[in-house]
Amino acid sequence: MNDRLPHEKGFHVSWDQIHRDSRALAWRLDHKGPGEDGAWKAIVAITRGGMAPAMIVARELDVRTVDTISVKSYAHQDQHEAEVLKKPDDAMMGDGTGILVVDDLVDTGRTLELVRKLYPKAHFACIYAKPEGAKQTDDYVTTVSQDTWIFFPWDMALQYAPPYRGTDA
Ligand SMILES: O=P(O)(O)OC[C@H]1O[C@H](OP(=O)(O)OP(=O)(O)O)[C@H](O)[C@@H]1O
Ligand SMILES: O=c1[nH]c(=O)c2nc[nH]c2[nH]1
Ligand SMILES: [Mg+2]
Repeated sequence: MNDRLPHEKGFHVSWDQIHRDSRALAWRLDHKGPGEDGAWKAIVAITRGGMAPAMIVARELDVRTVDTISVKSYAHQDQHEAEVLKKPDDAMMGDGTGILVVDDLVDTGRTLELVRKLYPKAHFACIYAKPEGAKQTDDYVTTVSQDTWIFFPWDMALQYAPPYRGTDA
């Protein structure tokens, strides 16, 4: 099911960058929760990509209850039907009130649309947002164009790069 334009550009994110951007997201979300002093009841990461950002946000905002919802929608760069593989406890989640749901990015918005249907009162936050899906998230840090593929540090490895002025040998 991939009727979409190819990704012409690449946006390569380092560990340092994702750490800085996750912190920036956390500071933006501080005091926005419904609890005493604007605290959040819990943070739910959309696995797998939301886990590292959620951990950083949880640390910044001193939230100790962190759970996961597992949604699979891509195999490499090909999009498939979004599917929930694992959910947090229903008693904890309720309708999502006081829950901060974190993901690394929103692209078409299908993943968040699915999770929003389950928890309509939750607050959704992503590090990066592409225009098509941006309306599905309540907060984000940076936008990238729709034809850009974001490469995260956990999907990359350092590699030798030959010098620009190469040798014939
Ligand atoms: O807005 P959408 O078009 O739905 O795409 C965004 C989702 O796609 C990626 O997850 P993926 O399904 O690839 O799984 P992963 O997090 O385990 O890599 C990404 O981490 C988001 O969760
Ligand atoms: O690593 C990723 N980069 C992306 O740009 C993207 N869009 C959907 N799913 C994605 N995964
Ligand atoms: Mg994901």
